[in-house]
Amino acid sequence: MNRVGPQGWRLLLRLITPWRGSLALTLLLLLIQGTVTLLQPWLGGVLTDRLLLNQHLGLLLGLLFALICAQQGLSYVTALQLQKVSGRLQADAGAELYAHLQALPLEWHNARQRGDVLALLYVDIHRIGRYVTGTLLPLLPLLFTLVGALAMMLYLAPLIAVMVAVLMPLMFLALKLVGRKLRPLSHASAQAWAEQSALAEQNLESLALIKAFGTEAAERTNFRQRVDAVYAADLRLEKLQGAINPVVYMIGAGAILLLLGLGGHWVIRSEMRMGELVSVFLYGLVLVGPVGSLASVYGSTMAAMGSLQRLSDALDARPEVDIGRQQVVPVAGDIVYSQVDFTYPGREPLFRSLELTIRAGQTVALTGVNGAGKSTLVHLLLRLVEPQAGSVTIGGIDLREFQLQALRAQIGLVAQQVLLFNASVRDNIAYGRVDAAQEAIERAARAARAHDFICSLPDGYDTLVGDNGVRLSGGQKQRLALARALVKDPPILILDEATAMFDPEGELEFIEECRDVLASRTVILITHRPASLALADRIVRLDSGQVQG
Ligand SMILES: Nc1ncnc2c1ncn2[C@@H]1O[C@H](COP(=O)(O)OP(=O)(O)OP(=O)(O)O)[C@@H](O)[C@H]1O
Repeated sequence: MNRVGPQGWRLLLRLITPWRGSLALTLLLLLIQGTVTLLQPWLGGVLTDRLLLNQHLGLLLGLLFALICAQQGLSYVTALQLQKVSGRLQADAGAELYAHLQALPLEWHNARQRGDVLALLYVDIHRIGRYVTGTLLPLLPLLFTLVGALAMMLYLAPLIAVMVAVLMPLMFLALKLVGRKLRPLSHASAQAWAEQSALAEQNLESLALIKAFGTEAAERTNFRQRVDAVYAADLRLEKLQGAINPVVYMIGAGAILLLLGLGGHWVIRSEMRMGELVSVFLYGLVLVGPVGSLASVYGSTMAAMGSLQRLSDALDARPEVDIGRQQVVPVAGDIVYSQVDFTYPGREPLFRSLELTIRAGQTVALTGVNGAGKSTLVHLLLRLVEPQAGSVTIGGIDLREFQLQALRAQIGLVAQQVLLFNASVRDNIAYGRVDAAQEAIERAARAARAHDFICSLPDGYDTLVGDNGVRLSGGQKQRLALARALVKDPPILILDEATAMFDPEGELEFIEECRDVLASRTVILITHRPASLALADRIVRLDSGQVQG
């Protein structure tokens, strides 16, 4: 695993910069809390001396109680403040990451498991948030308490302070060695989680397939294995991480007891006052906390590094190139593919010097065997993929010169694989034009032969369609997708096997209705169906990466 480079730290800095005010306030609160903590052992020593001299303790006890109350109050306020900052930081970073993931090319997503990408949003962001507020921010107050306690010890019992100062680095060294082992374990745990959630997501989405093929038992075993892997990875991590604090406390307690023995010896020989010994003992106890926390700083830094690495890898990926300035797409111009080369990563070249001109206003039927590249051809037009060489132009202007959104606004796509949101029929149709009036939605639905079946649904246009339209039939989903494209009223319409699920009657009706809809725009019909082919002004066949006809 790579070490997190400067870009990882820069990312961390960028994430926390917007919250610098709140973080500074929390830091101040933590420092005040540290000061209050440091005052208590000193007061404990004074109390002891007074007690031994038979003096009244009333005022001092009151002061000690006030200090304890102040410390507890501060601890509540700082914990709340830390929680607030951590929550807001995670919300902001999560929203930024989501926007970035959405802007990344489809190619990036296609090369990854969905679970891995989700883990970025759910696990890694959370871990970074916790690291900032639980580890990084309290670092300075911890150091302050540590140095303060050591300084007070040095003042009260220099020899003991020197011995503590020598022991501490040894302890840190040992913990650093442990911390080094933590990082791969933490990475393995995140990975195991990602694999488990990826499988759960995939299987729950494919439940109909699993049931139809009777593979429930195999999938149960599969999932059980992933869950066990998560359990094992977390246990390995916890075994090491959880051991750090007890070990630190045991070593710390041993050292304090030793020093207490030594101090006791000095008290007996009247080389030290009882009050001083009590203060040194209490400072020793105060020290154990920061030493333990500082020790876990290394471990949690290592654990956070894994997340930071994954996040910075994702955030370093380049979003879709969108540097074109042109906002007006000359849709009255021809669409021209010129000398286009295209290859999917790790595949044989799909198009080599492909040439194709689609005249404005024409209806072109695109045919060819499975895998000939028909969908890819329209993905090039939408700039969902980019050619490695050559160009695609509209009205003589290279697609890269248009603003991405302006280009896509002119194109209506009914994809081969219909994607619907778990929302109402109305919202799904209006997705490309949220301001569409009911009248426009119904017009589009009628044109797509969808209105009648929508009216027969329990809540008509308000019926929820379920995850990816699971409560609709294949043909109904396709009609909704068609209505969604039509309501956008795009000058360029792409129908990728859009009538494949229609019954012959429905297809004929649709084609009849569509003559008007199609006549007014440039249409690319990907189809093998004779009825649809009859709609076309021209039939283009893709074969071996070239256009025939
Ligand atoms: N994301 C991808 N990564 C790698 N290869 C891909 C990807 N998408 C498609 N391909 C490959 O590119 C080729 C063309 O695919 P495309 O979907 O464009 O074909 P098509 O002509 O639309 O096929 P069909 O008629 O089956 O819908 C196929 O061989 C396919 O395996």
